[in-house]
Amino acid sequence: MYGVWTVDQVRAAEDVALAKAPDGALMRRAAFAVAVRAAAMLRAATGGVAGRHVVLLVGSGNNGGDALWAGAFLRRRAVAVTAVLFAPDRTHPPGLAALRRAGGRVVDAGDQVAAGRRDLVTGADLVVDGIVGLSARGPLRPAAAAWVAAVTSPVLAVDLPSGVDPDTGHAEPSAVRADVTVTFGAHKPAHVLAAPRCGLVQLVDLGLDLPAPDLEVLGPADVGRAWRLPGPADDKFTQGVTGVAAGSATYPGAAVLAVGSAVRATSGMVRYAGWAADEVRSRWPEVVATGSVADAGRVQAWAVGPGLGTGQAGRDVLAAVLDAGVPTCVDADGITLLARYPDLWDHREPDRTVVLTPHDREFARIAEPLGIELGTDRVAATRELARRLNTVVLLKGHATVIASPGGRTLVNAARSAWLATPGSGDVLTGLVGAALAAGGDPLVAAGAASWLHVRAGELAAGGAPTSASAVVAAVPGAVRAALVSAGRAPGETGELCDHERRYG
Ligand SMILES: NC(=O)C1=CN([C@@H]2O[C@H](COP(=O)(O)OP(=O)(O)OC[C@H]3O[C@@H](n4cnc5c(N)ncnc54)[C@H](O)[C@@H]3O)[C@@H](O)[C@H]2O)[C@@H](O)CC1
Ligand SMILES: [K+]
Repeated sequence: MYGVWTVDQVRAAEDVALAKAPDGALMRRAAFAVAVRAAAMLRAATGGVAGRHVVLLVGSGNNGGDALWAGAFLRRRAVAVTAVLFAPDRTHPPGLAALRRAGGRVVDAGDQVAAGRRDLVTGADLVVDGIVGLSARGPLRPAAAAWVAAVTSPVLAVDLPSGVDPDTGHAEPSAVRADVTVTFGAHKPAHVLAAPRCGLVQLVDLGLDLPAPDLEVLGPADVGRAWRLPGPADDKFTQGVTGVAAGSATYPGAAVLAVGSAVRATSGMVRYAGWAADEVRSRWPEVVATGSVADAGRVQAWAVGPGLGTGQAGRDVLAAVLDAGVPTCVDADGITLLARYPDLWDHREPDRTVVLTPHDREFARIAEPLGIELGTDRVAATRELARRLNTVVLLKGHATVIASPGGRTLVNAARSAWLATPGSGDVLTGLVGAALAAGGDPLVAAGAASWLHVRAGELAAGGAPTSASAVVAAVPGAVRAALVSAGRAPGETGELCDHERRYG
């Protein structure tokens, strides 16, 4: 688990640290780390450091100051450094002086354009983006955007890629796309909400005294610790029985996929209720499949919605599931039904756990009648919907945002987009259902399910197109990866698990 802090939180902590540290010390520490990373990137891209050419794109603030100081450090390693200033009158004076002293070249962005010389940047071995950092507001100004568009070399972003909103991660197409981002003091929301723009994120410790984080990111070990394992006293009923109410005559596949991921994620019982009982039985013979929720028997959690349809029949299924009074994951058509017929909420016991797993359009359907808009601040919108409906809300996306009614929020960033494939959401529904059935904190359960979904997607894809069925097949591998990280399963290299280590 690692934390993510908002700009306001970071600034407050930085102010305290700045007051204690000698003048400019924090910036030099930050810039030194940028220079070390820049040298490593030069070596990786060109096989060497000395004699290579680095272009610094320098804005008016301290972010530009970091870049200038980094340039001064790079000069000591005989790197040719050119700083392109976007606001020559407001450029960080000590940083500029340091670069000049070190023999760096300084040019005015406007003059270069006037002389037809924006190609300066295309000749660089590396570009350091110091245009804007924590104070960024809105998209890049056109002058800076034109320079960024001309870049062809690897890019190192200072603190965050310019043009990405630090707190929401929102980015217009003109924003910098970095290969590496070197950030200082704390991860900011942009690093997880706009991960593809940041590339590899390196955190430089500034010794900040930070409050509780605004967002949290679960790691494999957290998921491995949270995932319920069967113990010696367990049987198929005691590990949490998952119920799936999904699919229809038209969409039996949704049922097969949601059931399948629950089956593959746990060793406990999975029950199915719905119109696709025959298809489910033939694909998953270990599942007890019935036609209706009433006949399904007792479960510890329901997953409902995918492929259910939005007619009266689906409405009745959702009502029956909510009447069961157990933790429930509502997805897809289930969300549309809740949006269309709010009286369905009357079937829910107050405070009984509900996890909603909308994509953007489903989110809009259920949130807009409540006056909540899914704008560029996905975290704020998710939190607000979670609070208003008293549910956990998992907003799907390249970065999935998961908020509890109390505001605690997890973010899970995907590392590829192969999961954007039909049926992928149904797989997640089954995973959330299985995680809820196993018990524990619903937010962490939803977060763990999301992590496993992403990891199973990576395993299934392996860098090539995949399918939801392949993701289901990869679920045990994802669970294993989490358990290995948590030291609860033998590693892939054959290392012993805790039990074997102790007892041979
Ligand atoms: N405060 C600290 O302790 C430290 C701060 N550091 C650096 O300081 C940065 C923050 O510095 P500043 O607060 O001076 O602000 P920035 O350098 O982020 O921004 C400076 C100015 O850029 C302009 N600007 C805003 N949005 C823009 C846009 N979209 N396009 C073009 N220009 C825009 C604004 O006039 C803004 O005031 C951090 O990101 C980090 O890089 C580091 O030196 C580490 C220590
Ligand atoms: K930057």
